[in-house]
Amino acid sequence: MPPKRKLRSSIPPNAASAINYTDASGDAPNKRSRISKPLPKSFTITPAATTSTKTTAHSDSNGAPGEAIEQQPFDHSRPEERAGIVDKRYYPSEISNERCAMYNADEIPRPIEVLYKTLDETNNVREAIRTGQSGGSGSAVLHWFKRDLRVRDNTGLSKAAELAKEKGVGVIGVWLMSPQDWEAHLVSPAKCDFELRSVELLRQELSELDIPLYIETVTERKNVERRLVQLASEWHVKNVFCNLEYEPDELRREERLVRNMLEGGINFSPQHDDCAVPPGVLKTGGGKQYAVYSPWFRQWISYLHSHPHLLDERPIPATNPAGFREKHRHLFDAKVPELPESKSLTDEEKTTLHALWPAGEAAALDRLEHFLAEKVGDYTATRNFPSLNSTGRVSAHHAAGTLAARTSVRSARDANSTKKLDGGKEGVRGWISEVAWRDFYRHVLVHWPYICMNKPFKYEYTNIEWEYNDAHFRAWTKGRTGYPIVDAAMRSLNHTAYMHNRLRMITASFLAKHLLLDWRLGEQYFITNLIDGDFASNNGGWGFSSSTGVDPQPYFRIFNPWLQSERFDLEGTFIRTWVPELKDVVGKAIHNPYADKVASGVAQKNGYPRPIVEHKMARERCLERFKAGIGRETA
Ligand SMILES: Cc1cc2nc3c(=O)[nH]c(=O)nc-3n(C[C@H](O)[C@H](O)[C@H](O)COP(=O)(O)OP(=O)(O)OC[C@H]3O[C@@H](n4cnc5c(N)ncnc54)[C@H](O)[C@@H]3O)c2cc1C
Repeated sequence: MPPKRKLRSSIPPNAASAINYTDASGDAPNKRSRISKPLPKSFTITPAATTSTKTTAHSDSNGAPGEAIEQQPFDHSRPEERAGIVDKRYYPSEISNERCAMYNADEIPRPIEVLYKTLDETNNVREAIRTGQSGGSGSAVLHWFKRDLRVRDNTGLSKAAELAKEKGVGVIGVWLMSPQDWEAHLVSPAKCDFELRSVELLRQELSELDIPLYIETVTERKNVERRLVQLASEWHVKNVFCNLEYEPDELRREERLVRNMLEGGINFSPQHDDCAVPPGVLKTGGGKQYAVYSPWFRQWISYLHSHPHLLDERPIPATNPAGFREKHRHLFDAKVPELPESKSLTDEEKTTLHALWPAGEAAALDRLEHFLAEKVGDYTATRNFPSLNSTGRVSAHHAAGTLAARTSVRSARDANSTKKLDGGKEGVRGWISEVAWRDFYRHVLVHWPYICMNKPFKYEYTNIEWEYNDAHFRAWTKGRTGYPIVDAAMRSLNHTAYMHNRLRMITASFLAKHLLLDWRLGEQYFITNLIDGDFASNNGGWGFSSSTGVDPQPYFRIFNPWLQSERFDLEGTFIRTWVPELKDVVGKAIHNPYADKVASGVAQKNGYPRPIVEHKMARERCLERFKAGIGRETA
């Protein structure tokens, strides 16, 4: 059982300022298409595949640092583990409800709190290194690129460049590829390829500033941090910067890096950069983290209006000092690796993806500029219609960090007639509020880290009895459910590595409520296939659609796929694009062809499947299971 002792969890007072917490100007914080390789294994449940209780000696993914935690999966987690929801090569079993409650009661320190504490405790000695009082200036300042593959508006890189200038040294960029990390995080081949293309463009951009981007493959994920420390020591670097990622494993890694770098006399400075407003800043009147979007969003707007510098563009690094390139010539020779075998794409897939998703920050800024100039005005009116291509299509850039959320929010604000985040053009306001959802889900992840440990935000919904019907899941993944809008959406994902937001909601709701499949299977399939796969936003979207997440759709609101289809694909244009079996169906019958005599003839002749579940039965089954599951005691 998890330890019962109380652990201190309060955020130390100076930690915020130590890592650029509230003030950007200050000094001072997991889971293909073709395109897709579908989830590999059949999850047929066999009695032999029972889950055993396991003792995890590593702290990643579940426990407080250094603790050995006996993860004891309760009865209801067994079918899901057999279904492959927890990848036991990298993660322990689903966290227990009891430990979730301990997080909520502040009895277990959140990973970010542990990081803040370490930063606070080491502040003086790191500051002495930063100022050069201990150990000199070092040969260069290092910036570790992760999900921030850009030169412009990059907090960590900008700070590294500022410090380097102060000390009269150069900046070195590092990017370490870990195929195992991609495996553990189920990163889609499309996204891996997008990142590699972006890294090459980043390397070229940096090189124009005489800044090298050192690139290396570190096969095992656990060796990444060790290699980073080694490189910093080898290069006689005294200051290392990076931008924070907010998943628990990544926050814990950064915390270890602060300590481990310090042992070698190196100051490691992780920065808030990925959100417009850093996580943890916005609180309810009672001092709590918001779990509802609307009041959170009002505060988010007002906070940014009162702290406008948070949206200021971070300065681009100056060119490295004369002679730096000659002295460090070998660092400029690094080559971007090929896609690892497990993430390979065919030439045809590459051609499709490269045309749809140009990589790198210049492409991101072009896309943003075009959207704000041509489309944002009609965004609110058109954003829900998948066939219109009326949204920003910048999510792949936000996910890879080729575009900062801050850049998007600031650019939209500046395109607004009021030059504010509210008021003015409706489309601009609407778009800003969508980018804000991204921030919201990150704030949620940081405060409720157990959502990254295979647990729904509403952990009291853990005991809903899901179906693990392999045939249904496969039909859903292949776009063969007999519900045209669902099938069109899934086929579009499988071909383009992207899905329109309305369709994400429809397909997710269909999986969790009509098929009553464990929503985490859908969450995994999305992340394994999306070019914009992002844990916080994906988990948030799945939590919303399955009614198990933060600020969710109430469980008794069950999308009717036919009505959604009639409403948002009125003429059936989107369906006809992706479901050629139905392209000759005339009129409204496209939405539910087997309910129409003529249309059913066309559908049958062309091999389009009949609905795999009956709508009314599925609805009633869903309501019953949710009611029963919510009331059930944890085993
Ligand atoms: C089940 C489900 C899974 C999802 N998985 C992901 C994911 O893995 N990665 C991802 O980036 N988004 C995800 N989303 C959110 C959303 O669908 C996409 O961000 C959006 O479709 C991207 O297209 P766009 O860039 O044209 O968006 P726009 O409409 O132009 O929005 C601008 C930006 O705001 C952000 N955004 C918009 N809507 C949301 C939202 N609901 N939640 C969080 N951020 C949002 C994105 O960064 C997006 O690029 C998911 C939504 C659902 C319902």
